[in-house]
Amino acid sequence: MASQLIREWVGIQQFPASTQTKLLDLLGKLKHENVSTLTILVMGKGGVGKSSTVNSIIGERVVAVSAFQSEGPRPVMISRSRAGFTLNIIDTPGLIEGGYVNDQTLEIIKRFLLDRTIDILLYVDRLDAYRVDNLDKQVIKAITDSFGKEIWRRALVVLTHAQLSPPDGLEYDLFFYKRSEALMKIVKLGARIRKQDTWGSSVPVVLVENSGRCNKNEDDEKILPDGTAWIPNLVKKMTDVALNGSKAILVDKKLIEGPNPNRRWKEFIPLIFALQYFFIIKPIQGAIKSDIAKEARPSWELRDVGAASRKF
Ligand SMILES: Nc1nc2c(ncn2[C@@H]2O[C@H](COP(=O)(O)OP(=O)(O)OP(=O)(O)O)[C@@H](O)[C@H]2O)c(=O)[nH]1
Repeated sequence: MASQLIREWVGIQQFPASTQTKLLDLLGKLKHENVSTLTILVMGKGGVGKSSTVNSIIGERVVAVSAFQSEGPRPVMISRSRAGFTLNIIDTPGLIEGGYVNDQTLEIIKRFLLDRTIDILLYVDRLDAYRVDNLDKQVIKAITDSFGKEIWRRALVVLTHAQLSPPDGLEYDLFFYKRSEALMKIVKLGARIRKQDTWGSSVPVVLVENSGRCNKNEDDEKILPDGTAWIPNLVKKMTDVALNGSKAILVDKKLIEGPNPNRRWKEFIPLIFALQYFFIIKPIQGAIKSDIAKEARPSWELRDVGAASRKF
């Protein structure tokens, strides 16, 4: 892999002083645990706010944001370093096209990630969506099939457009609860997380508001409706996941290509032959042999011999 020049994370200086302090504290905590690099993979459907979230975290407009479907389905990796710590964020194109998961896009993402280690998956969706459907399940299944179920141990569900007014007079907290619950149900289904996978219930759901019109607190930090400064909160949750003891995901050839379909069930071939021999070939051979024995003399001859012997 070609080495690349990693730029200084100057965007951090764009944040208000209290956000900077909290972020530097978190980076210090990671370094204290011997984590000096974090590679974050950002995935989800198109137009949900993946690129905007990347820009918000870096504190610079590093990737293009568009209200319309973005062109050029290419992943990009943005790397920044600060005080001996390197942050890599990989922004990916939306996975859905024409109502289906775009396999070609998925393939491009997988190739791009070859030989990289994913420390964190940000699965991005919008808070202001009222339904989950089969498409959500397909996207989650596609991610799981590509990188394995374990990637969800390293995942955060990120919900953008957090500064919404819930419909039908619903309380904000209740709306958030219902939306998270519905989404987590589909994540568990799509990722095949079973009841015994106790970690499945601890995938964090984190709110994000990328809009320039996001409310701010007295320290000028962008806040959620409950007053939480969301950038340090998101980085804190990412730090928790990075340190949760699960293994980061190394994207190697084996993982990308999956089990070779030509080798599947190969070990059962001798058994199938043996079963065929004893339960099909042998009984047929036996039946043929007894047929031949019976057919040695024609049946009319056997009948006549029987009749003649009865006469005497
Ligand atoms: N109000 C609001 N708008 C947002 C937020 N996040 C993203 N947007 C808007 O949503 C649109 C899509 O955002 P992007 O960041 O390009 O979404 P994406 O998921 O990267 O899109 P693709 O690259 O096409 O897959 C843009 O018009 C953004 O300005 C948010 O948190 N709040």
